[in-house]
Amino acid sequence: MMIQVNQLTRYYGDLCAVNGISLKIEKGEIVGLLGPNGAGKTTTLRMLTGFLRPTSGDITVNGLSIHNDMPAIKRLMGYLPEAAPVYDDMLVYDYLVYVADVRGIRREEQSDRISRVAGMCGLQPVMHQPVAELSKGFRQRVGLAHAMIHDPEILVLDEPTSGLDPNQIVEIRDIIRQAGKEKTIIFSTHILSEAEATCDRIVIIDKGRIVADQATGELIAEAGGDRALFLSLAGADPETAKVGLAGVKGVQDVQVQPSDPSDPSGVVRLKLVCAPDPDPRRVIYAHIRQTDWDLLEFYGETQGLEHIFRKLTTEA
Ligand SMILES: Nc1ncnc2c1ncn2[C@@H]1O[C@H](COP(=O)(O)OP(=O)(O)OP(=O)(O)O)[C@@H](O)[C@H]1O
Repeated sequence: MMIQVNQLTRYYGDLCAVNGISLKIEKGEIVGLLGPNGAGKTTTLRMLTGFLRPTSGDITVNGLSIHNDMPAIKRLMGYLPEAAPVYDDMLVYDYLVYVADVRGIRREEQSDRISRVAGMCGLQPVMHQPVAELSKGFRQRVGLAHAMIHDPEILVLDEPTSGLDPNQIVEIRDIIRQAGKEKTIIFSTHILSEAEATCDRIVIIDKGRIVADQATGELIAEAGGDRALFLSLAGADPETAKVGLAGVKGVQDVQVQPSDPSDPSGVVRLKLVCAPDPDPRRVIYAHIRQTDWDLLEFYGETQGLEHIFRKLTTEA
């Protein structure tokens, strides 16, 4: 086991921001800390990285305690804080040299480390540009490179994609996934799809407490995650298709989507509401193969996570 959080608690005056959180994180896991604004995510991550002292409770990393061994723990960790650091007019390359100096990386190793993190974070095209002139997406990559400069075993990322556009989000997510192949990653987000796409495990916190802690797939399944499957068929009679597909085991409901009157192709679009188990996709496909319909589209969506998140984090 790698990280153990024990009854971690933090008060700000009278306000209990983190309330007795306990958590184990194994080596190599990608864990998403999910929760609404003010849930206590940032406070938790700041205690984990040694920037904030807990009111009570303990965290150990590879057996080292934050109370006694913080310098050693910091060497194992890279941290991307929530607010983008205030950068000056340094060039990206110089900034990374500076960061490597602060981390105590020897001069002869620096250029190696810098080119490695620049490669991982896709920074090559901007290495000789001033940090101040970069887009938000590239700044965030510089932040990630900063966090990874000393090749830490553990990466702690606070809302790594907040404020980015959809393309930038995908790029940052790819970097996180890639890094996750060799590192343990803990990141916070309030975006569900983010957690679903990237994490092995999701921990949901609300008002300073853990309200769910499970493997991503399990959590979605347990959410009663009805899955919607969407089909587009050419050459099918809507009523026949509806009745035929409604008979497949696991299909709970079939809705014929309204067709576009300006579309003369006669394509039938169906939405199938399905139970998570048994997975009906193979049987649906086998059913279609026995007809003379052309299958134009077949894709699925889960809405389970959003459902459970709302259920767990809004008051009844
Ligand atoms: N330095 C501080 N002093 C007083 N209260 C604070 C401080 N930092 C955070 N809080 C409060 O503690 C609670 C938890 O805040 P925290 O920033 O940890 O939540 P979060 O889940 O990270 O939310 P967000 O997504 O908005 O950053 C909030 O009610 C917040 O207002």
